[in-house]
Amino acid sequence: MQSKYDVIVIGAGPAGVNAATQLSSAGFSVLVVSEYIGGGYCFSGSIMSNTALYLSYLYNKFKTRTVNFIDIPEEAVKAPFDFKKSRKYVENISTKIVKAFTDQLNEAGSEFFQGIAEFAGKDKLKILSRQTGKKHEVKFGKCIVATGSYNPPLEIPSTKKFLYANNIFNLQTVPASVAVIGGGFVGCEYATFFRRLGCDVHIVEKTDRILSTFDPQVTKRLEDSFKRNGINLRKNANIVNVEKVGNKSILFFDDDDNMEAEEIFVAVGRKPAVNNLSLEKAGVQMNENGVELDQSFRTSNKNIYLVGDASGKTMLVNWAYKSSSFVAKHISGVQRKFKYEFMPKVLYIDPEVSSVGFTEKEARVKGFSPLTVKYTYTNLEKSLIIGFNKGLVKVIYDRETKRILGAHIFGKGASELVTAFTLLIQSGIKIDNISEYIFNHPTFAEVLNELGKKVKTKGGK
Ligand SMILES: Cc1cc2nc3c(=O)[nH]c(=O)nc-3n(C[C@H](O)[C@H](O)[C@H](O)COP(=O)(O)OP(=O)(O)OC[C@H]3O[C@@H](n4cnc5c(N)ncnc54)[C@H](O)[C@@H]3O)c2cc1C
Ligand SMILES: NC(=O)c1ccc[n+]([C@@H]2O[C@H](COP(=O)([O-])OP(=O)(O)OC[C@H]3O[C@@H](n4cnc5c(N)ncnc54)[C@H](O)[C@@H]3O)[C@@H](O)[C@H]2O)c1
Repeated sequence: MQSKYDVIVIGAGPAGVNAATQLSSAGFSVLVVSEYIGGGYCFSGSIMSNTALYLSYLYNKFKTRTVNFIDIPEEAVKAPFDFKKSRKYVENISTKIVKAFTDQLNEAGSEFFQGIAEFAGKDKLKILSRQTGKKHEVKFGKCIVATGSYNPPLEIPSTKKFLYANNIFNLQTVPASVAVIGGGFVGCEYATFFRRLGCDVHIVEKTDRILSTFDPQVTKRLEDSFKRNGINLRKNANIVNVEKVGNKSILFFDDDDNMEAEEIFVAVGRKPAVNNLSLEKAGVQMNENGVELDQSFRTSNKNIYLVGDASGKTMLVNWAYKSSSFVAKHISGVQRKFKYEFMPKVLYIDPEVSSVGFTEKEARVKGFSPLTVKYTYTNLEKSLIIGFNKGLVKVIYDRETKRILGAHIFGKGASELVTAFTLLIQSGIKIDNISEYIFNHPTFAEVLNELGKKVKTKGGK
């Protein structure tokens, strides 16, 4: 390790690795310091979670669908989900990603040091080596903080040890019932995961709707669909206490009601992991919302940037990549404005939900005059083939320019469609042009033709 680097990156998740490789390739001397390579991304976030969701999907389809066309013994489809085998599968995927990240850093010429970093001054870090336990001081020209996020503890007294996204594979057997506290991204995904394994699932949400950052019509349909699929919802719920009684846990609510569940999974939001960095020693100002950032993701110490989950703005992988690329370019001398509206979101649940761009309300706040067109698909061939015939696509576009401003999707294929809408929004395409495009059959993209036709014949509202 040198005594000074042009850039030190703290954290080797997608944000840190991306920033480091871009800057090394541009000729800067770069040190990456991280507890490990792969980040929360691999071991508790997107990779682990999407792999677990995929396995639960396969398991559920095997149990419920194969009997329609394969003559297999009834016993086979009754076999329980195997957490031990699944853990191996998930670890195998994470190992591949860690190798890919390591190769990327090596090929670009970034140096990696396994350790925990904190600031020791305006241009100085103190690093505790994971291997030797020794402390080192290193100076930086610029520092990029890509330390990710963490689960804040649930501030509810409990005698029960909770499940979180990073410890579900400690389970030995499938629980009979699970209460999922929090109906946001993680809560909806893991409610789906446990339901697919055959558990009784209850989502306990403190506000009046789940996935509150999505379009209200999309979340209403999702709530109905969850109920139909056996995922119970308890909204406006205020848990005051959790008690473990034998093999069960009891959640007590402030209205004197209670609920029993074998396991409790907690997903009540995440916070930027910046509290243990001694940012104050580097002269970084904090406010009640965390660290103040300017439009270029710089803190009040202009040589220190925050990217990815640590920035506290958005917690998505596309954001980790985009914000870190933006900062790498900024350090290399390229000045641009960041466009937040182009960040698509997808949840791989039953059915999928996705969103990109503005809701009607956001479009109005931004000064547009929005119109809406909706298409409900019940007979779309692609959807029927894979066994779900309800879908809603709601598109927001500007009355004058006809440019698409946002798309909000509920149904099978939501992950495919949101990609198409992301391209359309970023390319500034007019909604009435999309009836002319030629798509393959059967695909979900055929919905775009129908939406275009609808706008041409009836117009939006
Ligand atoms: C259950 C779950 C599911 C998710 N699913 C999706 C999804 O489907 N799609 C999606 O887009 N996003 C998803 N996300 C979010 C996504 O995982 C994160 O946005 C992404 O991992 C953030 O990347 P990052 O590089 O900012 O941080 P991370 O990937 O968390 O990496 C941060 C790294 O910094 C290290 N570090 C922290 N502090 C220090 C320190 N002081 N010194 C040294 N190293 C340090 C950590 O050890 C870690 O290695 C999910 C998140 C969760 C929790
Ligand atoms: N598919 C994806 O892209 C994906 C998947 C998972 C996570 N993520 C990212 O991770 C972030 C964190 O996800 P999350 O689900 O933990 O947070 P979230 O902010 O999405 O949802 C947290 C939910 O918990 C509720 N809540 C808070 N305290 C509660 C309490 N005491 N009792 C009951 N409900 C309570 C909130 O009202 C909210 O609905 C997300 O914002 C998202 O950016 C993305």
